[in-house]
Amino acid sequence: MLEISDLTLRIGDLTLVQGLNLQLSAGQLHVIIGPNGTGKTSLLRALFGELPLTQGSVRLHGTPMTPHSLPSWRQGIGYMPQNTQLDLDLSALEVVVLGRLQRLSMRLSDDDLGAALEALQALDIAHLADRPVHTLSGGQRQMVLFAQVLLRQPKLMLLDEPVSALDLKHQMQLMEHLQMQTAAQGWISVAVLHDLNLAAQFADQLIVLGDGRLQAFGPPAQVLSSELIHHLYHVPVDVHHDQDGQPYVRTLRASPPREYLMA
Ligand SMILES: Nc1ncnc2c1ncn2[C@@H]1O[C@H](COP(=O)(O)OP(=O)(O)OP(=O)(O)O)[C@@H](O)[C@H]1O
Repeated sequence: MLEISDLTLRIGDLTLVQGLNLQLSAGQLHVIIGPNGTGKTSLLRALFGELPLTQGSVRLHGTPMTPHSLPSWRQGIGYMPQNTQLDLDLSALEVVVLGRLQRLSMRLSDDDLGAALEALQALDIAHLADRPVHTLSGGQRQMVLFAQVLLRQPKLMLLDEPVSALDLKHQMQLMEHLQMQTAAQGWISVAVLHDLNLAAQFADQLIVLGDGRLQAFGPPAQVLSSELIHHLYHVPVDVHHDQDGQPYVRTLRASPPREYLMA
């Protein structure tokens, strides 16, 4: 369990996150949604120990995060930040193996190499193994970085917009793999997504942030409504449900301006 209690994050006069209380369970995929600039990245950075807590506490399986315990705290976390640059003179396979090196203090075994190759194969990117990462496309780099965090075998997985550069097939591949491994390995996974339908399809729990505050928390079928989405994004939408009761969101266009109709 990840327990976030009364969490407030401030930088100078700016409040990024205010009075957040959440309990996130092992084996569940939590997806954070919310408008731009509403505190999603700041929350992930704070959970990774990159942004100091102004107020409140965070505990992972009972262990509190403290400034002194940050190195060991981070060892249990797979963190994939937004827009990571990969201007390295390393192959894709070497970048994936780095996920293990951080844990094993620079010693590498055949098992580690085998696990890295397996991760590349599971994500259908084994053909990229020997390619220098600086020659890869944005989407290929994102898949390689995902393979790297998988290799950490984290207790807590923090992914900031992990599918932002991916085509439809790779979005589904990454999310399916994340959901499956989260349940199988008992990870606590937290991913930021902007695509509400992808969030609805894969989240066990949605964390809805608006203005740095928790607006809603729960399974997508309970949380997603046209009223909530309109309140958050100021865009008219319909929320429908498929035959399994899973919600999906359709944006509605305002009527075209009169001058277009007359042209
Ligand atoms: N280091 C910083 N210094 C000053 N302001 C910051 C800093 N980091 C974030 N902010 C501000 O905090 C607010 C929340 O930013 P954050 O990146 O957490 O939002 P977000 O919800 O992840 O946005 P997006 O969807 O655009 O990625 C924004 O107003 C941002 O400008």
